Amino acid sequence: MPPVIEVRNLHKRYADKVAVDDVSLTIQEGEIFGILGPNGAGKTTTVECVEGLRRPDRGEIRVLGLDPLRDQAELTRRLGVQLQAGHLPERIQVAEALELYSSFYPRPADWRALLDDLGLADKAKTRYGKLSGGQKQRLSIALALVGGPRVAILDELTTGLDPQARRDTWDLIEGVRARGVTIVLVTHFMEEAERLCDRLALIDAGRVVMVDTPAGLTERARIGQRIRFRPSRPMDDSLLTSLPDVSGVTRQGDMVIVSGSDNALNAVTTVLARNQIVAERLRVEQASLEDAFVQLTGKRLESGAR
Ligand SMILES: Nc1ncnc2c1ncn2[C@@H]1O[C@H](COP(=O)(O)OP(=O)(O)OP(=O)(O)O)[C@@H](O)[C@H]1O
Repeated sequence: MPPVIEVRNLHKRYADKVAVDDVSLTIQEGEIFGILGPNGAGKTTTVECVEGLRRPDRGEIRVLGLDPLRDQAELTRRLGVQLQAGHLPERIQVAEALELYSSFYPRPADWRALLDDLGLADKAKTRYGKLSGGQKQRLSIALALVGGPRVAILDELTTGLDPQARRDTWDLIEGVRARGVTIVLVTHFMEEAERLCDRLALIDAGRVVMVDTPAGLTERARIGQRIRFRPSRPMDDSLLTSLPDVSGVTRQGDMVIVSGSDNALNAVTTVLARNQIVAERLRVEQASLEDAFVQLTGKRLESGAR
């Protein structure tokens, strides 16, 4: 099957700022594909080129076989794009907005069902300006889906939502994917990426660092485990850094934090025992995608709002 989205060697600069530097991506039908990276990494610019909203300096893009610039009218009918908050008039009612948007499409989805799914059924007559931030966000998702698109691009899907609303939105997105819609998710929330995405592109400073499944990324970063303990007597980090299963050792106060492969715990406890060191307050944690990101890019993703 041909890919739903194909981006080849995309370049885009703003004046003297290189925003996207040779990005290539292939997104298959039916997957939830995440584009993950810190603020300013070039995620939005990349998807805006895919949506036909920006003209690339170089590179080739195909979406459902269409050229986003040349075939913009056709693509608009087939692509669901989440609007950023504030794009609707304050006085428009929720139902009016959905009705208006569905009139743009040849085969729209049932917007009443979408309202139900998004927990907005009792807000149908509410004016946009009177909705809470979370409700506005959910309406923007409904508007992205109202055309019954084959591909939906959701940029910062859950930014501004509280934790419960965020989880509800994730359930909803899984439901949308179950109906066969391919979803591109731009995010800087690790938990969201880990929970929802089949595959992820890590983007940093305009370049794709790596594309893999969330589990594959943590595996490739070679950090299956994070081990914390307080040594019963002073010890030299080199005791542990020399072990092949250990990829990093850091200190936090009197605690030692070791990252390493799934065998790291075995290797670490053996070496400590051999040196008559007791690992006090020992704790082992499974490495997260955040750890992988830090390992692969040397940067920490901010998990707060933009
Ligand atoms: N219209 C513009 N004019 C000039 N520079 C821009 C413009 N839009 C984005 N940039 C710059 O290009 C780089 C990439 O921005 P982009 O918005 O694509 O990143 P992003 O990964 O989506 O970040 P964020 O999560 O903050 O939205 C940033 O350094 C940004 O400051």
